[in-house]
Amino acid sequence: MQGKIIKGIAGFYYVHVAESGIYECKAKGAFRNQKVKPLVGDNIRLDVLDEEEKKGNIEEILPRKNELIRPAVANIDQALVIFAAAKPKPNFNLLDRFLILMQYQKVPAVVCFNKQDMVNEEELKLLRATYESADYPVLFTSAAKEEGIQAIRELLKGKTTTVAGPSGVGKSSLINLLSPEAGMETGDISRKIERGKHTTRHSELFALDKDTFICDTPGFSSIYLPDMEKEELGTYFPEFAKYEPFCRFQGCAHIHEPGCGVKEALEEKKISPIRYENYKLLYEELKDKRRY
Ligand SMILES: Nc1nc2c(ncn2[C@@H]2O[C@H](COP(=O)(O)OP(=O)(O)OP(=O)(O)O)[C@@H](O)[C@H]2O)c(=O)[nH]1
Ligand SMILES: [Zn+2]
Repeated sequence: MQGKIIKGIAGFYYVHVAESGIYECKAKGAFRNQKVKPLVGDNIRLDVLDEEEKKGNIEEILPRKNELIRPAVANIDQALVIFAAAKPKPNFNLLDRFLILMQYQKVPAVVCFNKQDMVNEEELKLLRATYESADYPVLFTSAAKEEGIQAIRELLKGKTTTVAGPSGVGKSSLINLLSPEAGMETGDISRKIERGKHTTRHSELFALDKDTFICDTPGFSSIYLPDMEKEELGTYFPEFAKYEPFCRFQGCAHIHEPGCGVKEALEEKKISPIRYENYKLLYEELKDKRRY
């Protein structure tokens, strides 16, 4: 039988098998000689030991599409990063760091601004332009008014998505609308308690249907840049690629150089000033890191 590991606790793996339920498994298979440890998100072959008690052994880990470090999970198709359009105001620097981290791990990211009910058209337009000009898909939702939920559902369908965002943006509210238990008053509370206990930051997947999973990560308030040279940073700003060929100097950092295609695009409002300012800040950060 084939399934997917959704949780791992103290040597036990909880394996989701479509139409059959969740099996508590131990890793006993021949793969143990191959020095691979099962990860949440792994697709595996299991041997059922007890159908009544739903117990089994993991026999084989199927090839991984990818393996993330933060969060520690395998076979992630995409990341959905949720910020609030307001309350709290989006921290663009944090958002850009998250997008860099995902690109570094080769995971495509989608940006969602929740609480769209709290801002006007102008503000929404600015948010959309900032990230669409950077080639990221942008979604708007209101968990409070249940707007934009269908689009999220379609985005998630048939995929495994890591869902992340800072505290207070409405991540739980959105997930509760998406999950099968949604509508149950206790869903909200029990999830919160569950999360509160998660001090060790184990990854866990939730099945939305037989082939749709989300990995709900704890809220974050800071993100370290992945280890890279400052010269590489530009490659993590997808919107730069189109304009770099117009830079006069090879290896242009797009900061002080004359004849810079990226800065020209900025002047012409083809690149977002918010994104460009973050680029400069992060560039300085990488530069400083190298001094020590
Ligand atoms: N106006 C408005 N309020 C919202 C919306 N979504 C969530 N809220 C409110 O924002 C607050 C935070 O929502 P949560 O769903 O708990 O946020 P969270 O991101 O899960 O926060 P953590 O649990 O701290 O990670 C709550 O008071 C929600 O009622 C929305 O779309 N519009
Ligand atoms: Zn340049």
